[in-house]
Amino acid sequence: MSGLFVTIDGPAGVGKTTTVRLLAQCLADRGYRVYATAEPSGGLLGETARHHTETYRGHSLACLVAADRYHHLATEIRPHLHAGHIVICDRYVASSYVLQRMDGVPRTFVEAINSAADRPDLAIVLRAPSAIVAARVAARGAHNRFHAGQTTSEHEIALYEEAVQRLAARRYPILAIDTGDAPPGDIADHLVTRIADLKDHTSRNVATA
Ligand SMILES: Nc1ncnc2c1ncn2[C@@H]1O[C@H](COP(=O)(O)OP(=O)(O)OP(=O)(O)O)[C@@H](O)[C@H]1O
Ligand SMILES: Cc1cn([C@H]2C[C@H](O)[C@@H](COP(=O)(O)O)O2)c(=O)[nH]c1=O
Repeated sequence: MSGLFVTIDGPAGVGKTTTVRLLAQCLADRGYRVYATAEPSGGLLGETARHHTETYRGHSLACLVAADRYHHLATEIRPHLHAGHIVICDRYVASSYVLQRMDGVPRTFVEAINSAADRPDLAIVLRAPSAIVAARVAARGAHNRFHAGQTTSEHEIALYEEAVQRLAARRYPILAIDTGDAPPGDIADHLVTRIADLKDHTSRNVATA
């Protein structure tokens, strides 16, 4: 595939959606073809997973999210990669390693149902202290039952640290970034150079293969 698959995960309120939007704009301004997307996807399974977390919990939500991921890969992500786009996905497998564990699903089950998902070219994990992310979620308002205050953020952050180790062992190219209270523009600037370099390097290798 001639494109580049970049994923962005991290605790609620860390700035994933904001970063994806800015990154997509900066890369497009530099002339790259970019496809920004998110999980759960905008399809039927994804919309159900996103808006019905009160109904679907534990193993059923884990399977729903994984089914949406495989459909999203087949119908949106891979076709855009084949067409040469930089695909930037807001949440991917790392989110399942964390959210499904918070929902009481055993790690082995979560890892098994996600084991056939494509490995990204770059898996970014944004980090920030729990007080900062919890305050942002409180200011913005909770969207779902996973957004529930500083204790939840602390648990989520600890699970992300574990997810980084587990995914690195599965040869995910992880880039974990401490964002602290840096402005969103600074975070995007830092990432844009890294992604552009990776894309140019990949394109050169494809051209000479
Ligand atoms: N670096 C930042 N500095 C200050 N505020 C930020 C920063 N990044 C995001 N915000 C603000 O924090 C809130 C959450 O941001 P955003 O929706 O991008 O986070 P998220 O990680 O996608 O959250 P969620 O997982 O809950 O959807 C928004 O109100 C956003 O404007
Ligand atoms: C990718 C992914 C998502 N979910 C669920 C949890 C929430 O209901 C939404 C994400 O909403 P947010 O606004 O991005 O916080 O999807 C999940 O349980 N597992 C996943 O891997």
